[in-house]
Amino acid sequence: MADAESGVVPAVEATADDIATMEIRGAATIADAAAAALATQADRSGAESPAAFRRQLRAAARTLYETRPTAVSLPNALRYVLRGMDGETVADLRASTIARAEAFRRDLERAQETLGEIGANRLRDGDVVMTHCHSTDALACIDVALESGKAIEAIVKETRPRKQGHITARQLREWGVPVTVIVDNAARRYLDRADHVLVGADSIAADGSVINKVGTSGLAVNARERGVPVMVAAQTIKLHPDTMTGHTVEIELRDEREVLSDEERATIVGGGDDEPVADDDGLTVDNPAFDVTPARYVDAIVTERGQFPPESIVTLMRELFGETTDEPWTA
Ligand SMILES: O=P(O)(O)OC[C@H]1O[C@H](OP(=O)(O)O)[C@H](O)[C@@H]1O
Repeated sequence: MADAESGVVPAVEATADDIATMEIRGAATIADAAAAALATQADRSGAESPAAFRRQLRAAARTLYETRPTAVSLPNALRYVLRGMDGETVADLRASTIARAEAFRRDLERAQETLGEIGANRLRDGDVVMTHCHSTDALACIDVALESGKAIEAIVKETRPRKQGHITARQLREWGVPVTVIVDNAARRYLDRADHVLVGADSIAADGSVINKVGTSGLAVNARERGVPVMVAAQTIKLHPDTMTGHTVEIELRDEREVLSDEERATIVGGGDDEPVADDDGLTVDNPAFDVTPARYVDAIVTERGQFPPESIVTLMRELFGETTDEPWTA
């Protein structure tokens, strides 16, 4: 049963929950899931008038939008699908919204394949690639390089606190890639063995800076110092149009328990089993999920539209998004 007031169907609420809890994660995967959820909302909507249908779709988009703030692929996906909602009857609105969501998902998949082909050209036979976190865009480049017969090795950073490096390592091993997993703090030492740093992005700002999993900026600075090129694989859905008008990208702060469990906290601030920990125990845990790597530490941004020096990405951004963006889910 849809929520009585908003008309948002349970499947959309479930997708929103999965994104918020990171059951569904990774900027491209989030965008894909959000578009699929809007199609489901359109399909299952019980709206009896075009106005009610539009209202429900906006409410569904809002529910999805409010899950995670940093990956711009999410609002970009919602905006794209809602802009395609067209028609004078509920039936027409339903059909156009579903068709638009399906087109979005097809384009997303195709963009990743094309990006992979472009990124693979940067990788040579025998190269060693250092990765951070888990990015399907970054892995697409390795996938195509392997398919074209190049041997690739990987040094995979574990990526605290959620250890998404394990997902990367699992995928690479499935493809037969020799993998060395390291703790994040060992990255600088292992850069001596790396030919590339290859990461994804959650958002790319108009000045070419890259917003990606926390730890990317330190890695990029170290890579520059060691002379290892940094390649960012990011479909154009990761370009953040609001940054063209001076907005900054919100960095998500996640639950401190991802860093420090209640038990671990208790061992730090004292208080045995019989001594409850005081509410204000003087210990703060910060858990930012992302950081910002300035353009000067990035060698190339690889998109499905080609490879760009970070400083010139704004030209592509303007071409794709124009100068202004709206938030159709707030209307
Ligand atoms: O779109 P793809 O390339 O798959 O992933 C892009 C980025 O999304 C992830 O964020 P999180 O794990 O959702 O916090 C990582 O930061 C990764 O680099």
